[in-house]
Amino acid sequence: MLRSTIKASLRRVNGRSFSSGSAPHRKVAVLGAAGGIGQPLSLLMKLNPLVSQLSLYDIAGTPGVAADVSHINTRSEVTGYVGEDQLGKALEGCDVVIIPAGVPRKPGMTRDDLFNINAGIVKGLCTAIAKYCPHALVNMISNPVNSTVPIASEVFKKAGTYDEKRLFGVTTLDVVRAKTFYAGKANANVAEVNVPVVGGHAGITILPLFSQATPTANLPHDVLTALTKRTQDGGTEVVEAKAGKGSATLSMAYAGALFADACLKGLNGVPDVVECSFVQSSITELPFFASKVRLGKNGVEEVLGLGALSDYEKQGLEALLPELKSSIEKGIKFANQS
Ligand SMILES: NC(=O)c1ccc[n+]([C@@H]2O[C@H](COP(=O)([O-])OP(=O)(O)OC[C@H]3O[C@@H](n4cnc5c(N)ncnc54)[C@H](O)[C@@H]3O)[C@@H](O)[C@H]2O)c1
Ligand SMILES: O=C(O)C[C@H](O)C(=O)O
Repeated sequence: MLRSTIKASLRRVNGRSFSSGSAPHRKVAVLGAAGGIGQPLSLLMKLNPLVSQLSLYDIAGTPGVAADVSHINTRSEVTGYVGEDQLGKALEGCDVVIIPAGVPRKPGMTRDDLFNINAGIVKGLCTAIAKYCPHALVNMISNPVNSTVPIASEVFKKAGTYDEKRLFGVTTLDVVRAKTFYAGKANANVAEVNVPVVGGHAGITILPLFSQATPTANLPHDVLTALTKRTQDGGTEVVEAKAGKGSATLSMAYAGALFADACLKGLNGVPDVVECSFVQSSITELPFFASKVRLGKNGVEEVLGLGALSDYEKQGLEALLPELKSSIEKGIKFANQS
């Protein structure tokens, strides 16, 4: 009933004022759509003209979010799905699946403290993705990303659907933060700033490469170390400011929407779409690593190298490898034991 009402009102809206142009049909699902990230992310995906069908799934609360978002007069048809019984329908035919499902940190916690709850959630959702939309590009937001991406890869391998080009850990928020903080210190127009961020997505595994930042600013070493530390601690800064009410949601929704948009552009054949992401990689000895990635019609087209690093960044790279290795191994072990 709700679904048909939403569809009918969208047909009216679309028929009157919105043309989808020649963009191909693209179905995008948000899993965890009623959450702190999920709601604003659903809004931002509804604003994206590359999306034709928007599927909002959660274990509770999605009918309300879907009804609300669906009244916006943009291209996509919105459907809300609630509970495991409806997960298959939510996923069928998806081109991109974005996963912000799971618990967030409270002050004093590390991202790894979320593992015990979120690992099981991600495993269950990825099992369903393997069954209902094995070719979708998966954008993993749920923490700890350094472990949830390896969990997803193992689930897909077991199901026989793993394609390393289609699995992404979303590290875009680290890039968004690095750009914002750098622009402030470099007195640069933030819209023109670029900063690659490599490694992983937790503490010292987040390695911003300010030596490659543009426009160049020749910032002194103490400023660069402070910028690095602030980027690495950006998530904790928000967790502490929210004082028990969760972690970054609005900036994460923005970052998640940027990354999903890049995936859609790549799928649609737009050339030279490059974003940083935590993907299967051979640029270090670790099986997964975040770096610049070229996106294309099949997902990852090319994992780009690290480029020239400063001595400080080389030290940062050496320091992060053991922690990142152990988080990756923890995810792989969990997926294969449980
Ligand atoms: N990658 C990043 O940069 C980044 C940034 C911010 C937050 N996060 C992570 O994103 C996750 C979500 O954060 P949040 O603030 O939105 O949390 P939240 O608690 O506000 O929302 C999470 C949502 O997930 C839903 N959920 C739980 N189990 C589910 C399941 N099995 N299937 C579908 N939905 C399920 C909940 O019902 C809830 O609506 C956390 O793990 C957080 O650490 C990652
Ligand atoms: O810090 C967190 O727990 C959430 C997220 O990973 C972030 O970087 O904001």
